[in-house]
Amino acid sequence: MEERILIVDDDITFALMLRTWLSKRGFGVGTASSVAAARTALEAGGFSLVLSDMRLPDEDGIALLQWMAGAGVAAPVIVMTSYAEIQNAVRCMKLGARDYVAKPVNPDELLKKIREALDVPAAPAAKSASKPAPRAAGSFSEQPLNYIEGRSDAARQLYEHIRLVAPTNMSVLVNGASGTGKEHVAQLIHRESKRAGKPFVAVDCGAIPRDLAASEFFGHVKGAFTGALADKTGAFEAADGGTLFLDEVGNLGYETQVQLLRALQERRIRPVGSNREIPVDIRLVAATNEDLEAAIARGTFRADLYHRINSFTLRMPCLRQMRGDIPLFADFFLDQANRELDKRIVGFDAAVAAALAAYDWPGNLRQLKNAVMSATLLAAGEYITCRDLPAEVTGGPAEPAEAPLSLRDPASEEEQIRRALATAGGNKSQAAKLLGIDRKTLYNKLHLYGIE
Ligand SMILES: Nc1ncnc2c1ncn2[C@@H]1O[C@H](COP(=O)(O)OP(=O)(O)OP(=O)(O)O)[C@@H](O)[C@H]1O
Repeated sequence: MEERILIVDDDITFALMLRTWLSKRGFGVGTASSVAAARTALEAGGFSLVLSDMRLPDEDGIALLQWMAGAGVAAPVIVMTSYAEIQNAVRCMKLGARDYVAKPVNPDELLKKIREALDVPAAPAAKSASKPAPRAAGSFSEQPLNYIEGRSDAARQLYEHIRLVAPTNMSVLVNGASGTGKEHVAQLIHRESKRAGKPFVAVDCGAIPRDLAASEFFGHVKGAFTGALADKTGAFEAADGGTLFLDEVGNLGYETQVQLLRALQERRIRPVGSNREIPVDIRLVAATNEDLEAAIARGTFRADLYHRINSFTLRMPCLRQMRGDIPLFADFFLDQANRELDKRIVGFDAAVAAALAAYDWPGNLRQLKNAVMSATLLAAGEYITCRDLPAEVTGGPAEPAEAPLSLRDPASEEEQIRRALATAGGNKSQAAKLLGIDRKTLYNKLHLYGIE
């Protein structure tokens, strides 16, 4: 049976991120942004664990624990607290909290504590198709979540293809416009492959001077050419056993393409100036925002290399093809920005949410990330307003900037409603206002999605 966790935190973006992360690991998740909302949720029942912040808008985590003890709610509680408040964590443990984690939360540590508290084995049946492969030290599992998966059809299909191709040894060509997340996908392929414990080496083919390309790929020996002051290991050797990522592969010079093809075919390389051949075992992932077939037709890209690097193509959707995911990504980037800039912006006001959802995002995820980052920096109040957004976003086409939070996309609708309810502390009239719909419509939708 699915274990349900109640997250009690008034940091909505953090709660949303945690919720996404825990759902991907097979848990059911509810959220409450105040002690009062947590009490209501716990009274309704069905939660096997509570994950609570210490400082909440109405009361604190200690009050919640006291109430739980009095009301006979037996679910174990894990308290999340900053290092500065560790004393309170100790008090919570005395009051019956099962455990505590320090904020910023290390996801792995948290997961371990949740599993211990629930007494579930280390690898529960995950809901998502993701099978964690053995991971390299310092990779995702040890770091805070640095990416999020969209839920639109286009995103789901992409991740499905990634998970199918990742465990194979096939060369993958990631094709997509600038800022769609090609490098992130290349890293994910590596992490989900059997090579995960080995190096991931990225080469930006657009950035290497042509006359140094051979040395970059294959290395050189000291004195091989003017400026070769010491031996250098090339990217192929550095990636041995792992994955070599060639970014902007369409920018490679013709001569380098020939050398690369040979190395890929023979699976061995020779450093510049050396007569020693070195066997290499690499899995190739390449990325391009160019139409390589057109480049082949123009004669600037070799067809044989193209076929060698392209056993499987992943097409990256543009952000506007994943419009329903914009709120999810925006929240995620806001959370990142809050951490990086040490701010506590709660969210986007309704006009901003509408503007973000309506804009075309030619620079894709990178542009959205930058827009949210700069707006977070500029925001003076608790919410990001249109004044904080870059002009091109607010002046964008389609809906007027004053339009309410868009509920056009069923894929994101439930999420938006939950978010609005959480922001409004469970007050339905206020949530309806935030969503730009009337109370009756909200009630209908609550019923439709089974939201209590
Ligand atoms: N799924 C994701 N979740 C969160 N952030 C993402 C995601 N995908 C991409 N990003 C962020 O968006 C930005 C652009 O991503 P990335 O550099 O991978 O794009 P790209 O397609 O390789 O761009 P370019 O072609 O210009 O090199 C990065 O800051 C990255 O962290």
